[in-house]
Amino acid sequence: MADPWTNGGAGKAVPEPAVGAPKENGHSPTEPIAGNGPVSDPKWTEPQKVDYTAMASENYDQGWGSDARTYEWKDEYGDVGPKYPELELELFGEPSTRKEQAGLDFSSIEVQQEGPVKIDPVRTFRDAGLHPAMLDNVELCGYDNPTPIQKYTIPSILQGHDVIGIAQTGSGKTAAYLIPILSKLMGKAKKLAAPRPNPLTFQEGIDEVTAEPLVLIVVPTRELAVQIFNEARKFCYRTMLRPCVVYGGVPTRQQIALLTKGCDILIGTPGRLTDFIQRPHVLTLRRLKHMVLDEADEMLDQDWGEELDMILNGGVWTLLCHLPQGRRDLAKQYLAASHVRFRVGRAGSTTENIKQVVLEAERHEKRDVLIRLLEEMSGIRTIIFVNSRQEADNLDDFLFNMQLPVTSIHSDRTQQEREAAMRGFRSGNAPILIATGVTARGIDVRNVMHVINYDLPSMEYGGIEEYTHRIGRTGRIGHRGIATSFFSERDEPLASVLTRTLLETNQDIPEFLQSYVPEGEARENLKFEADSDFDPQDVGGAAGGETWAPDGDAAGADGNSGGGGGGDAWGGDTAANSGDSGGAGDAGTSGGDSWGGGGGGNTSAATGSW
Ligand SMILES: Nc1ncnc2c1ncn2[C@@H]1O[C@H](COP(=O)(O)OP(=O)(O)OP(=O)(O)O)[C@@H](O)[C@H]1O
Repeated sequence: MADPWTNGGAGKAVPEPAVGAPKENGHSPTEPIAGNGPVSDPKWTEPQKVDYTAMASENYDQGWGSDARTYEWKDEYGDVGPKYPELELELFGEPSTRKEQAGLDFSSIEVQQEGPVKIDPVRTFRDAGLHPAMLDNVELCGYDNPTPIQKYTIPSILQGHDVIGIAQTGSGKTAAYLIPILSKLMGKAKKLAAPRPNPLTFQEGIDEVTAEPLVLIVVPTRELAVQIFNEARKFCYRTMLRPCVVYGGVPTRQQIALLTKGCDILIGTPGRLTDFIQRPHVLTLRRLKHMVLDEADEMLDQDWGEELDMILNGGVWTLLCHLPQGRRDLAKQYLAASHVRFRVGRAGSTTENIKQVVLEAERHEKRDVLIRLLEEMSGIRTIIFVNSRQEADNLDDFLFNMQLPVTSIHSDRTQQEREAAMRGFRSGNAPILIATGVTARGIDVRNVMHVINYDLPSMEYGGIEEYTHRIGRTGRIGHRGIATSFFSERDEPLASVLTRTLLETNQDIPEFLQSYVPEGEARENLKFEADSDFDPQDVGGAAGGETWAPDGDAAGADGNSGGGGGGDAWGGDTAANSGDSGGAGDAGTSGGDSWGGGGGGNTSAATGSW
């Protein structure tokens, strides 16, 4: 297939066979991932064998994501510390690669604003009133302009509002909360932050302190925790703010050792966090100023409800978004009445940047179709989603035996294996990643050009929302991507909503889905049964609040805002389906509210599927 972007191939059979082992593969593993190669010239790198036996040995030490270096602040620095070129390179990459994101055009993206307070969006990072160190770091990241959601969240959070944000996948939500929260704290860190030891003279057992973070960010998976930690490391560069991350699967003592050096920004998975919270000498939340729950719907689906309630009892919040129905009481209970809500696109909607192709393939045909696809779109970073751990293992073996550079991730793997898989995928050594849906939630890897739903998510376990999250691993931040889904007989229940989702973003509808295309008025005003969107009536203080339409016709533009009823909302325990609870070993004990509670101050809260 010469050009997958213009291939009007929804539902069409993949062009002729070429099934079988890929052809000559003589490319070096370090060769950069190139664009789409013709079938006759596959560009996959050589597969690299992973030594699981060595990895399982006690002496194996590859380091953890949580061990990554952060800026070492010294008391004698003024407001902003000196540059460390070596660390700068590690954090931000080669200068020539930083501007990759620049110049993206978001002008067509509408933001709806709701709530009692009207927020004027900022136009540029420069006019946002950010701390100079933050401005420098944003520039080092290569960000020229704020994304639409950032234009609203930055002033809102700087002004002290709680925020609920709902935005499409890959729209820069992490930076939308990190930039304003961290910038706000930068000027006050010396006053607010707990005393901490000098990193250069630190002595274990002598200089240790209790971690007293100012910001707590709770996320459902270990991979997402590490990813957000890495973003926080960038934004905290040259400042006193010290980020840390804790998650299951890494020996507890190793993470305690990190916390005892002091921590201002703590990112973690619920189980490990509640575990530490119940050890007040290790972690206390008494200084907490901001809390963010990222991908809250996923956490609630994974049955972290009890842990989350415990965490929320800490009493401070920043952002809240994308709560599933049935848990909107959380918003009512914890958000300030004056919170603001932003919405970029319909909750659960996808972007036109992603070309969505649906192919009919029954179970016994899937492997052949997959091989053809991988040959036709060779050499590009690809994520393949499956619905079970067993399928992930089987497919990994199969593709590896076909000499494809594949790796895989799911919750039965040890944490070392999970981190090795992500490293391989990010570095390009293994540009094909097989994942169960939950483990890949929220992961952001550059240049993922192709997402394949080898299995479509079933209605009970995620349905169309899970589909949206999955395909959102490509087409991020204004880039383009392609998503190919294998549709089999058992996916019938998804057919109607899938068809409407395709129509919403002007995709081709394959022949076998034509009967699900709504007619007449229903075709013009597509309706979606349910999403995990907010119902304004459910949110204390905001109900009846004025709806602002900052971008002209934006507010209320789609008839779907507010929570719909019933339908295909998340069906509960996603983990049971994929077997992927985001972390065996994550579980902490619950009960016993040892949260420091009400740090008071600038309360703000966050949750949801940012
Ligand atoms: N203003 C900006 N300009 C350019 N790139 C940006 C900007 N803000 C964030 N990014 C980049 O966009 C990418 C996607 O951001 P992020 O992972 O926060 O998206 P997201 O909205 O949380 O997506 P998802 O919901 O799928 O997890 C990241 O690589 C980030 O570095």
